[in-house]
Parts: sequence; structure tokens; C-alpha cells
Amino acid sequence: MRLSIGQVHRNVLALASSRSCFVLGDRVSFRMLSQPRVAGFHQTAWRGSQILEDNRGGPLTLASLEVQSRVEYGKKGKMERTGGPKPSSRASSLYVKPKVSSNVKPAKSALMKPAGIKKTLKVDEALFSAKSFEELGLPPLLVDQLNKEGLTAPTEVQSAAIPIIAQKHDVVIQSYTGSGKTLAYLLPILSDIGPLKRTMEQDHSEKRSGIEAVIVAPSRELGMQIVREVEKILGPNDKRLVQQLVGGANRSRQEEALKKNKPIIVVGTPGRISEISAAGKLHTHGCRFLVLDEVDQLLSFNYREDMHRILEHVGRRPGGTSRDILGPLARRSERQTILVSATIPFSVIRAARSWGHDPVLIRAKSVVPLDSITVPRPALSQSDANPSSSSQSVNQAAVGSLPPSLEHYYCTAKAQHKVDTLRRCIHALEAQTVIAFMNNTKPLKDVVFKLEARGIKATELHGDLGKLARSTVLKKFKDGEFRVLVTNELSARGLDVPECDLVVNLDLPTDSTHYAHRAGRTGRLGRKGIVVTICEESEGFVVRKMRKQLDVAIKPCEFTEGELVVHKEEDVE
Ligand SMILES: Nc1ncnc2c1ncn2[C@@H]1O[C@H](COP(=O)(O)OP(=O)(O)OP(=O)(O)O)[C@@H](O)[C@H]1O
Repeated sequence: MRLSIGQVHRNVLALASSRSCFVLGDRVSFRMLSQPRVAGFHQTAWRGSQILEDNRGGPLTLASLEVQSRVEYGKKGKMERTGGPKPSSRASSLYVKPKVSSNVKPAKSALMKPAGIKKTLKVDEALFSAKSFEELGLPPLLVDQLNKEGLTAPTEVQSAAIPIIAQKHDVVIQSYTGSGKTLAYLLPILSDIGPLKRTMEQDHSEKRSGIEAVIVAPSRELGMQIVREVEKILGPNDKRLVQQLVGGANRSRQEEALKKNKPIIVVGTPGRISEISAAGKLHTHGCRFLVLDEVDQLLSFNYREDMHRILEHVGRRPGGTSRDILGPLARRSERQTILVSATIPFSVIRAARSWGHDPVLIRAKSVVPLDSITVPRPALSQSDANPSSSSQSVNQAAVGSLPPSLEHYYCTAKAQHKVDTLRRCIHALEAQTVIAFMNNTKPLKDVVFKLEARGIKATELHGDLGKLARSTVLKKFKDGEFRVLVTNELSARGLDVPECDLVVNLDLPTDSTHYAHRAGRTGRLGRKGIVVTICEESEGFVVRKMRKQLDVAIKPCEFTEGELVVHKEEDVE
């Protein structure tokens, strides 16, 4: 395939999508494919073949990637599914056999009743790569530690990401929820820094001191989850090498720990990292890795000042290009930048291009250079802004973000009957670990109260709770003390509760990206999971619209006589 390459320099100040993703920096260089029909990487079905075995240890270049000659175009609108069969073709194994009546057609999958004991949801082996951790070049000490933790095979996205990150590329990792993106970036980092790294580099790297990796996450809960993951791999003797810098926790204690423990990795929320950095207590100029987990959220308007500081300070090369000419964030730095999310809008691709060295997009079974992806121009001013194209970008971001193992349904209920419908839904599906989402904080308590009154153990989680209460609630829910967690958007991103077998939307998510992240709290790592949206009759069209945007079947249903009854599509369209 021939690429026509042009350079476009552009001042980018404006938001690039309806979700207010902003692009920092004032000079963006990107190349465009000559084919105008290419809508973008999510929709266009890029099929970069699995190229990892083609890299024979040398530095990864576009030529070595062989992507230009090996990329194929799929049909417009069809997406490439990775790491598992299509939803329609899979065999399912969830709790209930759907009831079929005259106006009802059976669900495609065969649902089955559970044993009356606490379920252990089976992990789908198709999600795992054929390669082993050793074959991906991880150091023996690290592989041993992974084995000790019961991690014996990499997932597809880990298999794709580990060698590319090890070759020092700036990357964007996009893979569906629960596919193992956290280890996809942690493992190559821990191969390079800390006590488990490659032995041949040990002597040289021993001399390094200070923070070598900064990982940023949008919520305290996700930050702490990442910290636990790093601690697990480092083991009890070295867990002090990772320091949490999340908001809500005691700042002076965090600062003391930085001084005393001399961590090599910090994980935190944007506000707290930037606060401690501004106070001169966090020195990250020599940092080699910057990870933005849930990057599309981190680059939203809400975080712009803190993220600006982080991008400006972390791993900054002393004496970089003058900010007068290029602006502070267009300056190339020595750090390796790793951007991660299940949903990657065009604004993130643009940002990654402007910050990175030959950045590549890694998906579970493909690796493509970002320069080869056509993205629409960002709106430069209010008058240029085309709301439909920016919302299109957000919707495009959601395609391919959902695990194939999920089943999606929706039913209608009046507002005052939603909790009762939720109760019937939980019983019909015999769900044991349920996350119910609402859009606001206030009504959460009321839903908990009503569920408890109906004999279902429930609890609420939201940002207004104190730090301690938040972690206690989450721990108790993970330990199975509560059957239902009623929560808001706070829990939609990154939260990993492997046992979660049902997600319910009690309020409609604001768009398909929000739907994807909420839905992704179930069906983790290829496990089976069900997502049910309970909406009012007048909102049914919104669900059907999201279904189209996400390219997944969200089937109309109801819960009667303790059964899930799936309706024929024609009856409701
Ligand atoms: N190779 C592996 N073997 C077994 N379990 C794994 C492996 N990799 C990751 N996991 C587990 O899979 C679960 C999901 O991983 P993770 O939270 O990294 O997913 P994710 O892709 O980041 O999801 P999200 O997009 O929702 O943040 C976690 O419980 C994690 O410990």
C-alpha cells in the first residue's frame, strides 16, 4: 500500500471531542493516508498482522513493523474483534435459560442455571496468547514472580504490548475492558527497572536513583488497584518501591514516604501528583516511563491543569527545544509515554502523535504506527466545531471496547418501578455480584434502602464518601459481604471485581463510551457477564442507538415469573 505523506502543523487549543478531550501542545505533525474513505482506526478494521515475531531484536521502525505493506482494509463499519469469537457465535454459560413465548425468540446462547453455591466464573482461554512470558523476553526473576502469583500465560494484549514497549516505543494501548492492559504496561516497565529487571542491565542500572516510572489514573480506587498489582509483582520485601500518591489520602504521609522509601514507581491521581510536584517534593525529571491509564478521561477538560504539569515535568529532557518555538508540550522528551484505555478517541491519537517518537497503536492482535491512521481535524474554534463529528469520534472510540463474552439486554420500567425491576432481574439471573450504575449521587442511598428492604444486601459507593469508607465499602463488596454495589460513574473506569456477573444501568449512560466502561465491570478476562439497562419507555431509542454505535446486540427483554424473557427485535423497533 502506498502512503502519501504530508506534514501538517496546527495550533491545537480546542477540544477535540464532545467529551472535551483536549490536546496539549501547539504543534502537531501527522501524516495522512491518501485513501479518503478511511474513517479511522476503530471503524476501518485495520488488520495489521501479528508482527511481533518479525522483530528480531533490533529497534522497531515502521519498516520493521512491515505494517505499510501488510495492512488491509476491512469493510467500512465492521470492526476487527480481538481475543475471542464474535458474540453471536459464542457459547454462553450464564445462570438462566431465557423463557420463550409466542412473541419471543430464544437468545442465541444457551444460558444455564447455576449450582446453588458461590460461582467461580470461568476464564475464557481464547483470551490468552500462544506465547509464554519467557518467549516475550521477560526476565526470569519476573517470570518466577508471576508464576508464584498464578499468572502463567500472557493475554493477547500483553503479548502484543510487552515486546513493543521493551523496544522503547511510545505506545497507545487499546483493548477491551478486562483484557489485562495493566500488566501489559507494568511488565515491560518492571523488566527494565527495579529488583526483577534483566540481570545484564543490573550493574549499570543500579546506579540510577529516583523515580523511574509515573503512572497516572483518574480515580483513587483505580490508582490503589494499580498499586496493589505492582506490589503483588514486587513481592512483600520490595513493595515499598511503589508509592501511592492518590487524592483523599494524607499528603504529608505520602511526602514522608517518598523521602524515606525512595520509591522507583509512583502511582497516583493527577491532582495529588501535580500538587506534590509543585511543592517540590516529587522529582520526576529523570523519569523514564509515563503511563496515563484511562487516558481519554485524563485528557478531558477537568484534568487539564494537572495533566499539563505532569506532561511538562515527568521525564523532561534538560535543555529540550525552546518552548518559545514549539510550546512546552510539543517538546520531545526522553521519557517513554504509554497511553492506555479501552476507548481511544481521535483526540488521544492526535495527542500521542504530537508527544511521541514514532508512536504505535497496540491492540490485542495488531500493532500499527499512529502516523498511518487518518484522523479528522480537530475543531480550531467554536465556529469550526462540528458537534456531530466530535460526538462521532467519541462513539467511534467505543467500538471494540467491549469483551466478546458479554451479553447485553435492556428492558423498560417507569422510574418508580426501576428498583423492583432490578430486584426481579437479580433473581431471574441469579446474579451474585452486581454493580448497579446511576448518574447522580443522591439517589444511590434510596436504592440501597429499597434493595435492603427487599432482602438484598446492598451498599453505595461514590465520591462523597470519605477515603476510609470508600475503601471499606469496596473491600466488603469484593469479599462478597454485599450482593449489590450501587454506584455512579466513579466506579465505571478500571474497577476490577472479577466475580462481578451482572452490571445494571439504572440510569442511561451519557454515551456509548460510558456504556462501554460501565459494562466492562463484568465479563473480566473473558468471563461470562450480563449487562442489563433498565430505561423508561421513551428512552428505548437511545439504547438502540448505542447498540448501533457499539456494534453489539443489546436485546430487549423483561423479567417475569423469575425468568429472563427475551423479545424479538421487531416487536419493539
Ligand atoms: N496474564 C494474566 N493471567 C491471569 N490473569 C490476568 C492476566 N493479566 C491480567 N489478569 C487479571 O485480569 C483482570 C483484568 O485485568 P486489568 O484490570 O488489567 O484489565 P484492563 O484491560 O485494564 O480492564 P479495564 O479496561 O476495565 O481497566 C485482573 O484481575 C488481572 O489481575
